Amino acid sequence: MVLQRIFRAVIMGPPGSGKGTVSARITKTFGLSHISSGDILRSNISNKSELGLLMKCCIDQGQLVPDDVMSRLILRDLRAMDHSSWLLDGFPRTVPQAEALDDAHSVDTVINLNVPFQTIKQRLTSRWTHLPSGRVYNVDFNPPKVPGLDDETGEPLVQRDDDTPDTVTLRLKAYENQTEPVLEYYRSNGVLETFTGTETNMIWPHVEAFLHKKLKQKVA
Ligand SMILES: Nc1nc2c(ncn2[C@@H]2O[C@H](COP(=O)(O)OP(=O)(O)O)[C@@H](O)[C@H]2O)c(=O)[nH]1
Ligand SMILES: Nc1ncnc2c1ncn2[C@@H]1O[C@H](COP(=O)(O)OP(=O)(O)O)[C@@H](O)[C@H]1O
Repeated sequence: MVLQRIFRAVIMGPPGSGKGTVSARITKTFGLSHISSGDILRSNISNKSELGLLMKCCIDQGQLVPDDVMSRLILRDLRAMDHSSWLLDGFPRTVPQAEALDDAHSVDTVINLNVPFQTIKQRLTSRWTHLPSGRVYNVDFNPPKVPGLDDETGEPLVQRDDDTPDTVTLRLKAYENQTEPVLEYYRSNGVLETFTGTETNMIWPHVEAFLHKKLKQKVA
């Protein structure tokens, strides 16, 4: 689908709710540029940038990185995409981040994946990631064609250092305490759309139909 107007969306949901998986489907179907805060941080870590090395311990301890660092990183990338439609995945994760985003850009819609914590824990410990692209696989849900290798590049997949059961518990706590208030922020702004379920393949058709409708309204 070719977009006729600039469209800006955010995708939210607890760790493991399928944000990356659904984002890949949205970008493929609607042609938005995907910006993932986690992928940006992990690329800083792989490149051994000073910032990446400083942030790695926060991430490995299941904590959020400081708001000012994260907002600066993302807003800098967004400035370079002034005339593009985008989908932000993993940012904002706190109310101050949402306010910083609002000061710079207006958000058309916020897609909230509401997946029970019980479902999530199992998924994350069997997630395999291709770090350079952010493509994700799962032993049960979408295994790679060749075990341990990325389908497109044949490069090795890794398990993220923060996808251990103890760190997942800490990340879910950070989500409850710091990120859930962002849902309320967007609900009161009238842009929040929640999709509830335990399977991405059940949730996706609803997200797709919603975006088709939303984009038609935007063009009309
Ligand atoms: N079993 C199962 N795994 C899923 C489903 N949707 C996504 N996954 C996997 O769950 C893990 C977390 O998904 P991801 O999109 O990375 O979630 P994010 O952390 O919110 O970005 C990955 O390994 C996905 O392949 C699903 O419906 N069922
Ligand atoms: N907007 C953000 N604010 C603060 N920390 C962030 C943000 N986005 C990502 N992080 C850090 O990177 C980690 C991994 O993020 P991400 O890849 O989005 O994980 P997931 O998709 O599993 O929720 C988070 O647990 C957090 O430490």
